[in-house]
Amino acid sequence: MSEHTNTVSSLADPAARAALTGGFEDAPGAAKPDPILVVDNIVRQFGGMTAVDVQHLEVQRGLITALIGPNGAGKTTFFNLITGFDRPTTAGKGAHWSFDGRTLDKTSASSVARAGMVRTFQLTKALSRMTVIDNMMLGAQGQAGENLFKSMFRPTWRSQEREIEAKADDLLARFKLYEKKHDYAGSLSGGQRKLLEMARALMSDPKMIMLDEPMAGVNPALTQSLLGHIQSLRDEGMTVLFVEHDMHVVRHISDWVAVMAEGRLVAEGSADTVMSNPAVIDAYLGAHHDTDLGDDALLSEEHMQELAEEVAAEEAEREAEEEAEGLR
Ligand SMILES: Nc1ncnc2c1ncn2[C@@H]1O[C@H](COP(=O)(O)OP(=O)(O)OP(=O)(O)O)[C@@H](O)[C@H]1O
Repeated sequence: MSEHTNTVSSLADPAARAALTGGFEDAPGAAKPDPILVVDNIVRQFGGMTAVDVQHLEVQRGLITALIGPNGAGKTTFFNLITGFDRPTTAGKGAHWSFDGRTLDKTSASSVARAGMVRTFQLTKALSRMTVIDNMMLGAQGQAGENLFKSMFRPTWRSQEREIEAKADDLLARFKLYEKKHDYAGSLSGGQRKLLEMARALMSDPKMIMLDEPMAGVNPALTQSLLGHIQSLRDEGMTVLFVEHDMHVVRHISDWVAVMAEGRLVAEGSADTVMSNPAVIDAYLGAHHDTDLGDDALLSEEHMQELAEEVAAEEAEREAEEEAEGLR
């Protein structure tokens, strides 16, 4: 295993990030000095319902941007659209988006990944039945979605295998999963699964990593470690775009926050700015009344206790599901 070497971005410095975002306008669709992703006129309707209607969004290179919004706001649909897993209703009618200067309007999910915009995938049942290292090897093939399995049999696979495995070993060591290399992915804890999802996405050397609820189901002990990993990726120069419901997490690691409600982008700004924005508060209160918009006490005992209870409930649910499957 080779030693992991980190390069450090100038944006690893909090003062540099504050100076940069301090120059951004606090408004939905605000221009950024060096956007890695630019989205225009992406609309997705399901029947008569508009799930996504984003007129303009720019994601700044090198920062951690959170995409938040109440349940049903359209965040996941938006992720699906820009990564080529779904098509906008406005495709061919003004929808346009580009990543790192490259137009992605008619691009397949695997080409989006090859362009350097990679999303994490939940450990599906099929992937759970594979070992940790096999999951990593699949990640090297560019996260081709439904083509993941097909990609395993490419003729180039064998010749590259040793090199790819060395890279996988490095990442597994970095994410403290090396000892689990030959275990079934399904035997990992909730937090270790999230680490594996992230490590797998990194196999294709993305320029931007997109995380959908990276903290969901993660036990408190691993929360801190996952947050640290996300910040390290940014500090090494990667752009991070993530969807997260836990506002403590959002406040803790985001450099910039974009807010969606009812399909539209309704606010952008620092975490503090957006969370005190009346339009954002209204959107959340309209959706569900008990949302905690978070404070700085991310790792308070009370919050840890809540997380631990959530995790215990989810684990119990998962075990019950697995048991039921075993009986079938
Ligand atoms: N395939 C689909 N068919 C019909 N409606 C859909 C489909 N996918 C999403 N929707 C609807 O689109 C809206 C946006 O859903 P989406 O899952 O993108 O929201 P979200 O912000 O990710 O929500 P959550 O935070 O709860 O995951 C919802 O009303 C949802 O029911």
